[in-house]
Amino acid sequence: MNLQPFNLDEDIQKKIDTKTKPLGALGDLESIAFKIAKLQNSLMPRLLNPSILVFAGDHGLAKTGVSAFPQDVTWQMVLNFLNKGAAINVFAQQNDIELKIIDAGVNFIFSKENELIDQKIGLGTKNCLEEDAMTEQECLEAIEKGKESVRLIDREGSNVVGCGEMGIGNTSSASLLVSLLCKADIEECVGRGTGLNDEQLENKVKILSQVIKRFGDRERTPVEVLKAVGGFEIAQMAGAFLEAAELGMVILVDGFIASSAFLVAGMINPKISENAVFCHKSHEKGHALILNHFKAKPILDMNLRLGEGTGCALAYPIVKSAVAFFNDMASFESANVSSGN
Ligand SMILES: O=C(O)c1ccc[n+]([C@@H]2O[C@H](COP(=O)([O-])O)[C@@H](O)[C@H]2O)c1
Ligand SMILES: Cc1cc2nc[nH]c2cc1C
Repeated sequence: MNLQPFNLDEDIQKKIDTKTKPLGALGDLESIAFKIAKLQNSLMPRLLNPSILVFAGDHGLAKTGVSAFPQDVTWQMVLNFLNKGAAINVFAQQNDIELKIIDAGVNFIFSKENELIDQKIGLGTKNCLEEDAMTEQECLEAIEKGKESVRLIDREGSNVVGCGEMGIGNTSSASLLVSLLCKADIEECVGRGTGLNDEQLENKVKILSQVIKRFGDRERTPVEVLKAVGGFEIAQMAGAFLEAAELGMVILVDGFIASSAFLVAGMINPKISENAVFCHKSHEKGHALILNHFKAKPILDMNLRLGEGTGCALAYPIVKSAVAFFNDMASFESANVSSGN
């Protein structure tokens, strides 16, 4: 009879270390496998019905010229998602990932006879240069709606979720969130988003500096900051992350904007980072600050700057490989291979 006390961490590490490979030779795949096994409290972890939720929302600040594209692109891209023509549709289908498109607050009335999930809080946020982007009630409602969307996929048997987004102007919100929550200069957090030129970038920095000034010396609690400078899609992603962690799901974190929502959620409940796999490092400048905050080493670094959850869909096969080697590879003992010293 084995009377050894059960120590999950040790057992997981032992299972990794006794696979037929030199110690540590599967590199970062080993830490991903460790994380998922620990999260599921299992030596046979499973990834079931992976889903990506794409939250779309508009931003009042977009009218100040902070994006290279007009606001109408948000609703037009939502229709593109529904018609399965966007990058995320292609990558999700390629990797057998269920995709759900959510109207978190787009400035457009969609017809009802499509698969769009209606979680609309309003027709876009207010212009945060002049007033808070949302009321506290709208902000809390958005967080709650984000939670509901995760409960839906949980009921459908999913235990892996990625969040993507679409919203013209939302790199501005993400930059403001990072600056206020990580106490970094706004210049360090601002990038070209969808493709601003030098002059437009200068204008973006100027406008966002004014928003920071308007925020003033209010206490920087996650909800206060989110309501002042966030977006409906960002607030819903924050709620989705919180609920996914509550339900023990593996969370796939996408690029700059999704990570800014994860930053907000992580400041509400720091334990959620135990569930997270950071999928990629965005080309957008401020992303590095968020990754540093979580001491995260993302799977891919490919200069992606699209959003939509594309980084999650692209990195998912690597996550699957981590779980597959952990579950299915032979050990030195079972394969009769001599181990090193
Ligand atoms: O995910 C990223 O890292 C990322 C970086 C830059 C831009 N985006 C996408 O571009 C849009 C926001 O860019 P902008 O310039 O309008 O603020 C929004 O729809 C995002 O999904 C996404
Ligand atoms: C065309 C386009 C597609 C996008 N997907 C996510 N953000 C986007 C921004 C633009 C402009």
